This record gives sequence, structure tokens and C-alpha cells, in this order.
Amino acid sequence: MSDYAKGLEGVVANESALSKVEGQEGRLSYLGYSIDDLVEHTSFEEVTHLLHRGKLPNAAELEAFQQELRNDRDLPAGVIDFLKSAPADANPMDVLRTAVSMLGLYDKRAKVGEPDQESNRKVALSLVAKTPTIVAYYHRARQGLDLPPVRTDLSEAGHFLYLISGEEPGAAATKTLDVAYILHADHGMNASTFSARVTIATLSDFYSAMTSAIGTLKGPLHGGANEGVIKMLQKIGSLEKVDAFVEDCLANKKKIMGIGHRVYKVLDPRAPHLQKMAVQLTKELGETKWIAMSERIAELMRERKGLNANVDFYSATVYYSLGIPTDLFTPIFAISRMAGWTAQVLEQLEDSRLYRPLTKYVGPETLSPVPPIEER
Ligand SMILES: CC(=O)SCCNC(=O)CCNC(=O)[C@H](O)C(C)(C)COP(=O)(O)OP(=O)(O)OC[C@H]1O[C@@H](n2cnc3c(N)ncnc32)[C@H](O)[C@@H]1OP(=O)(O)O
Ligand SMILES: O=C([O-])CC(=O)C(=O)O
Repeated sequence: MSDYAKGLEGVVANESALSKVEGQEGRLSYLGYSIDDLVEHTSFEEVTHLLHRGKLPNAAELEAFQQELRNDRDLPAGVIDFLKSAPADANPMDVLRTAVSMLGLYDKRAKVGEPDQESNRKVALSLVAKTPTIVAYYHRARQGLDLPPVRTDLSEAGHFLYLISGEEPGAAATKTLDVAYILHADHGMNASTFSARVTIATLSDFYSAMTSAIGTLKGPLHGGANEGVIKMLQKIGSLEKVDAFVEDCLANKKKIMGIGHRVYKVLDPRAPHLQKMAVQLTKELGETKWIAMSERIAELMRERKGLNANVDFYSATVYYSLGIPTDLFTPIFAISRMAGWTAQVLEQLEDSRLYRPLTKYVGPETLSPVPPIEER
């Protein structure tokens, strides 16, 4: 036991009205609405409105909000040139991080110093609108495909699926992605949101904050775990090999991707929604082995370590079943979390204070004279 909060575990660093993460109960709500209710009765656009404007929209507000988002999907020519010239074997999260940073170069509203919240609100929405275009355009460009003009007649989820495939998606696939977007939209002071808040609290600009967040989400202990899950399932290969794989990981202290959580001590409340969709989709695909393997891993981890599945565990199988390439799983997480990051940054700026925790110094206590270079 250390005498400080390693990894800031348990430290409360700010106030937020956006999402309530109840770790012992396994509950998650956004501004007083349970995610269980939101996935049943709202769209990602409604949830984004909720996070950005503090209320669920009525029909007229939703129409105006959706239109605003849809009209802001285009990218500056300089960013498109970058997406076309980026290496075809780049990590799409690196491309996304760089492109979002580049967006700041082309946006005169990107200012450091005293915040202009009215302008920031527009920047926030623009980031939600443009992030899917970046991911999809890069995915097409790296395959040598054309970049179709953005459309304004499709929902956020539907438009992303349209851009990556070039075909209008079915209603079921659009609904599945929409639900995944809602479930990933916000999550308290997770590592990437923390990064975004730390960056903006120096009164840096919005694009810098989002660049920090994307770089943080990429890691396999955070958003990158969804890609790790499918790679792990493919590596294991079959249900019969799961037990030996898990035993080996436990014996060698290797992490099982998609399992465990800093805050949830019971099942992550997003997991059952994703699990249900994964079961259905893999059945339709005739590839039920992925879900059977996942269930066995989850069972063993519960029994052996008392650890449960997190949001990344089943989202991987959902995206795989939608035919989405593995290296776009984390960028899809970023697309939906952009709603939460931007809302959190707007909220931070309402009553901001610099984040500056302390370090417990463990270096030499006595000072040594600096020796001349030839004597070191
Ligand atoms: C969207 C999200 O970010 S959700 C999280 C996504 N990340 C993952 O799925 C990666 C796998 N999981 C993990 O690495 C961790 O559970 C984290 C990073 C999510 C949480 O980490 P922490 O709260 O720091 O817990 P920590 O890593 O200290 O683990 C505590 C104990 O549980 C074990 N443990 C935690 N997660 C796992 C896991 N996935 N597989 C095996 N053992 C695990 C640790 O080895 C440790 O065991 P010990 O006490 O016997 O040494
Ligand atoms: O809250 C966390 O630490 C990680 C997480 O589940 C998320 O960001 O969705």
C-alpha cells in the first residue's frame, strides 16, 4: 500500500453534472437519464444535445441540432490532402490525432487564453461532426478509394457506415452503431477526459485538448482495449483453447483485454447492451464461436479474479460483426466519445482551475556538486 493515490485512484478532482458512474452498483447515467433508458428511447444526436446543451431536445430542437451537425461534416482541403498522403499502414488513431490537431490550424476560432464559450460551443459541435469524416476518409484513402462528398440526409451512425463502405447501410446496422455511440458517449473522469480537461485548464485551445484526449484513448489499457479483444479472440482461435489461454495469462500476470475497470467493481452497465447485440449479430453471421469464447473468458475471470467485462469486451465483437476493420474500433470509440470530451471541456471552462497534483519525491535527498564532464 503506498501512502499516496497511485494513478490518482479514488481522488475527486472536479465536479461534473454530465455523467454519473456508480462503480459499486454498476450504473451509468447522463444528466439524470439512465443509459438503459437512453438506448431505448433516444439517438446519439439526442444524447449529444443532452451533453452539450444540458437537456434532451424537443422535436424542433433536435431537427435544428441535427442539421447543424450535418452541415459541418466537410473537412478543410488541407486536412483532406493530409488524409490522402498519410501512410497507408498508419495507425488510424495516429491519423485521427494528427488530423484533429490540423483542424485547429484551419479554424480561426481556435484561441488560447480567456475562453469564448459561444464560439467554443460551435467548435465542439464541429469536432463531433468532422471526426467521423476524418476516420472514414482515411480508411477509404488508404485503400486507394475515392472520397465521396459528405451527405446531409443520414444520421451520424448511418453516415459513418455509408462513408466507410460507399453504400447506404441497413436500418439494423445503423441502429446497432447508434446504440454503441450512445453507450460510449461519456464516462466521468476517465483517462482521456482527464487529459482533455488538464489541457484545456491551462487555457490552451479546444483542438489541443481533443488531441490530448485522442492520444490517451489510444492506449490498450483504455479505448485501445477493444482492438485488443478481437486480436486476443483470433489468437486463441477456438473455445477449447480458452481455459489454457486464461490460465497462462493469470500465471504470467498478463492482462486480459476488455476485463477489469478502475471504477466498476461489478459488471460495467454498458456491457450487457453490447453483449446482447454481439449475441444477435454473431448468430446472424453464423460465427457464434466468438461470443462463446468471450462468455467463457468472462466466466473464468469472474471466478478466478472477481473481475468483470468492461465496455470494450463486447463492443469488439459488435464492430467485428458489422464488418468493421479491427483498427477502426478505437477510432469509433473516439467518434462517440468526442461528444463527451467536448461537453466536458465546455464544462471545465465554466469554472476552471489548473490541474496540478503533486509527486512524492523519491530521488537523492543530499545535493551533490556537479562534477566536471571529464570526471563523470
Ligand atoms: C474504456 C475503458 O477504458 S475500460 C478499460 C479498458 N482496458 C482494458 O480492458 C485493459 C485490461 N484491464 C486493465 O488493464 C485494468 O483492469 C484497468 C487498466 C482497466 C484498471 O486498472 P487498475 O484499476 O489500475 O487495476 P490494476 O491494473 O492495478 O489491477 C488490479 C488487479 O487486478 C488484476 N487485473 C486487472 N485487470 C486485469 C485483466 N484485464 N486481466 C488480468 N488481471 C487483471 C491486476 O493484475 C491486479 O492483480 P493483483 O492485485 O493480483 O496484482
Ligand atoms: O472510466 C474509465 O476509466 C474508462 C471507461 O470505462 C470509459 O472511458 O468509458
